[in-house]
Amino acid sequence: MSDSDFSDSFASDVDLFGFGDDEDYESSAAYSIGGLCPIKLGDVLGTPPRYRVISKLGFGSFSTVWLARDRVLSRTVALKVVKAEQTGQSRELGILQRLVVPASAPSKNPCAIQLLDSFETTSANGVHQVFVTELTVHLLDQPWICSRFRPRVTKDVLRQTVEALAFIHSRGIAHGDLHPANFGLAVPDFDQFSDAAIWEMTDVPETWPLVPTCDVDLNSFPPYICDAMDLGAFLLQYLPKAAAPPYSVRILDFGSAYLVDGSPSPQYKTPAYYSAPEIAFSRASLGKEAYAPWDQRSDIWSLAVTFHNLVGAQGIYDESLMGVTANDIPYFMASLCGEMPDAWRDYIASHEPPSDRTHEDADEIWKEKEEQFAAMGVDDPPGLVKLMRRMLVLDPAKRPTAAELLDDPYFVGKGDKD
Ligand SMILES: Nc1ncnc2c1ncn2[C@@H]1O[C@H](COP(=O)(O)OP(=O)(O)OP(=O)(O)O)[C@@H](O)[C@H]1O
Repeated sequence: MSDSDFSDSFASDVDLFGFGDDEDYESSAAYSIGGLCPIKLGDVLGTPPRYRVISKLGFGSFSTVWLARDRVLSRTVALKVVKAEQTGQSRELGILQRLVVPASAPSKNPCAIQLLDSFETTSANGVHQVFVTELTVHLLDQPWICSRFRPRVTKDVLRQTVEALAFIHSRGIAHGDLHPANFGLAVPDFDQFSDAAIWEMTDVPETWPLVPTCDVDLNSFPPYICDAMDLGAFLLQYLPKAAAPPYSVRILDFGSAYLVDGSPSPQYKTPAYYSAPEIAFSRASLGKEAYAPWDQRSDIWSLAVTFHNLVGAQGIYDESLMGVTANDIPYFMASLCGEMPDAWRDYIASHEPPSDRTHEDADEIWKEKEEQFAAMGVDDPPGLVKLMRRMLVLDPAKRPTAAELLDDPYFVGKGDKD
């Protein structure tokens, strides 16, 4: 069956279920052929049965993710269970395998989320790939999980994000979806909590009953959809040292990544805001489905934009503007970089300027950012501005590599020690 056959066969009518849908949960319509694996709390996955599902951690476009106990090694893990239509389609497994750092390796922070095991499980909806990984928590709050966990983002954390990128690049991987939610922290010492203790310490999860209104395969959906636990709040309350230095940063979500020495780059999925100019300009000028090749250099741009959010400053392009569209992004990129490539001039000239600042105002814009960083208590604002300007260069060939960035004065100069 082809991809499109699968998507066509997804139930799209939420009226299939009596109580409709709620945007805080995965779509109930995704529980159909080719879609999500019906899982309920207490299920034990694996052959032989090994991973007991304790709580839900979240969901994404392609998966549901669960907190589970590995009954063989008595440890707590995350299970990412992907839609059946994705099994065998995605490069994620091969990429995660390439990023495994053996426990015996000389004590090095692995930097990328660690794959502990993988297997396939079969449901009425098809065969689902399951990734067993270490548990991580988002570096920044995710509004939809209402986490109150927010570690202090310091120079050390920013350096670790660069180390992480240098690590995955050194393994021949381009990430293609770098933004704050795809950086996390390893969660130390979670194994100390038994299943019973976790259930006791978390609120009873809210559930949303799935009651079919017509004849559907009763095995294709779980009896309820449940709320994700607020892992951040849990850690703050019961494992506060997870929110305190030293941190161990991880890059997450390799669903868009590819091997640069292999096939051509896949379609770029990153939102326009974090996209590198080589993609943003193609999309703005040719349409949002336009294909533009991208590689590790595009990750460098996205990481610089991510820095801006990680240190707590919103809106790298212009905070005062509401309703900025993807078509405005090249204009803002030019003003941040202080450059106007010839190839961009006609496009920019044919659009209403979204701001009265132009590429000639770059120094002034960065001066204001430096002041903003200083007011927010960010470490070494002039150093951070210099570093970001090195990374935010329109021509990808002129951007430094992640390995070169590790020698940037911002990281080698005197900084905070946590
Ligand atoms: N290892 C983990 N530890 C804790 N929570 C996790 C872990 N992996 C994923 N999650 C939670 O599950 C959510 C969905 O995961 P992820 O983003 O990897 O899914 P996805 O299907 O690839 O989605 P998308 O591509 O839309 O981001 C995350 O936002 C996070 O809240």
